[in-house]
Amino acid sequence: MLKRMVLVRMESNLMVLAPPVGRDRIISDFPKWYTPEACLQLKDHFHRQVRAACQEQRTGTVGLKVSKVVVLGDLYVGKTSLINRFCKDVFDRDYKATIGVDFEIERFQIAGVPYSLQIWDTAGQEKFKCIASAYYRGAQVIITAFDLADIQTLGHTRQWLADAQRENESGSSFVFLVGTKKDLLSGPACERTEMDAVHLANEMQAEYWSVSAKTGENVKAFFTRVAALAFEQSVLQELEKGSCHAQIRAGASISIRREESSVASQEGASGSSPGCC
Ligand SMILES: Nc1nc2c(ncn2[C@@H]2O[C@H](COP(=O)(O)OP(=O)(O)OP(=O)(O)O)[C@@H](O)[C@H]2O)c(=O)[nH]1
Repeated sequence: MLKRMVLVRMESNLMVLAPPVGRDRIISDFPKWYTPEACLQLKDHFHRQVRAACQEQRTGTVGLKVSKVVVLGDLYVGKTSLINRFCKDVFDRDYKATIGVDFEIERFQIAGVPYSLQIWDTAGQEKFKCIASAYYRGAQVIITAFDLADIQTLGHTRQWLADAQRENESGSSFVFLVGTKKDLLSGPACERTEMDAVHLANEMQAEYWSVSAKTGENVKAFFTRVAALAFEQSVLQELEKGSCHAQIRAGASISIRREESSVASQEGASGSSPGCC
């Protein structure tokens, strides 16, 4: 059996008509990292400016946008299972290879503001890589997944990340390294693999998480963290855009005023000219 193939490019990233979100998609406090040894931000609250903007409803178009998240990694590591556990709260023990790409839209309410993630599931099989890579562009979040019980897949995440970063502006995306199938590993074996993964995450400038789609362990916490970090960045970008527009408007009005005063002074000069007809 094959998974649904989606080859439709989303031309617009605007959301239309939004019913209320489920209670488990409401994020009020800044979610915590998995381990402080490999995390993108150590703080435990939203940025001061973001909090103020949310309270004063100055978040611009953030509530209308859909932020893109791409999930990459070798075949069979559990990318689809991870997304399905979060979006549909289901787990299927049968393997169905992803063909090309597929996506889910998940809606949140963060600090009182609606926010949506478009989570792209990509095929791990080599033969579908050219289709999947066409969808890497514009990713605000890149999730590279590996199987905790198959150490070889950890090493391959470097290449998956490089492929995704090639399609995006340098430093423009948050990067996560996720060890899947946590239920299959425990004790010292799990600790050793996690240590290797944390090491690699630091090299990749990524945040590390261990999860299990089978038991659901850490899945919601992980995506909540992804959503909060992406949301905060979106609001900060919106605020920056707003202040740029304000500067441009201020600059334009100064130059209009300058033009007006220079016209007025020219008129004044010509009006006062004794020889004027
Ligand atoms: N025990 C266990 N098995 C899992 C877990 N996640 C996924 N699996 C199994 O691993 C196999 C592969 O999972 P998929 O989610 O289809 O893997 P994928 O990375 O999407 O694979 P491709 O679509 O080929 O890229 C399936 O048989 C799943 O049931 C997990 O957390 N624990």
